[in-house]
Amino acid sequence: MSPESAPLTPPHPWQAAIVDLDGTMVDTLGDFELALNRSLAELDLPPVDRAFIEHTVGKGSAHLLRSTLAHVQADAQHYEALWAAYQRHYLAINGQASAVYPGVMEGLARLREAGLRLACLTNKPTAFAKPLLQAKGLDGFFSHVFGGDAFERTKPDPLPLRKTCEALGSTPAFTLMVGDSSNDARAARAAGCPVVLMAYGYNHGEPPESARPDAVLARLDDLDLRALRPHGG
Ligand SMILES: O=C(O)COP(=O)(O)O
Ligand SMILES: [Mg+2]
Repeated sequence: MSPESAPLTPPHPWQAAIVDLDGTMVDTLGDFELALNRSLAELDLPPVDRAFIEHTVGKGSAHLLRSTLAHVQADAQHYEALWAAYQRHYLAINGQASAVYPGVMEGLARLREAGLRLACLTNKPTAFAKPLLQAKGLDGFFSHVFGGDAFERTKPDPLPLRKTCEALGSTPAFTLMVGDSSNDARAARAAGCPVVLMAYGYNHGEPPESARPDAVLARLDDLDLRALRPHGG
């Protein structure tokens, strides 16, 4: 273990980390593909491919479903029926076609060892996020789990980050956002949180560097808090 990768121990200025779910902790494209295409089939609509899903995911289920209807050139009036089918199918397969990215467990364990409080903040519905974290053995790391329905607005709006900091009892400048997309980076910037993005996630076809995060990481256990400056520090 190099000195930089030795665990960081208090005292240090970091208070908490807010961690995104899809594309950051878990590769969920397989789950999205199964649930979405089973729902489309039920409505006699054509399937979508993984490339479309990868490009579109990250702005919550309503955005995904509305974009899907437009993509398959179906009438927007199918939305309610598609949402009902999607919830049923997603909950039935949740976690079965998805995998935790390498380094995530180790990275979360190191953040906890460093004394940070952790929350998961995703644009996925809370009812999908909680059982997924549980199925993947990730739930024990987090004192709070907030989905896209938890607050009045979703990322990239800063409100969910501000509210999550309130729940964690942390100051945004000393709370690190860990995400994979420009939604996470924009929300973090506006809330005053430093932000790192994972290189492997779903960023609407753009390289994560284009969202100008404080760092881009190949694996979560590559995170070196010593190399990052809290915004107030
Ligand atoms: O859009 C979604 O459903 C999930 O997005 P997130 O976990 O990356 O916030
Ligand atoms: Mg994400």
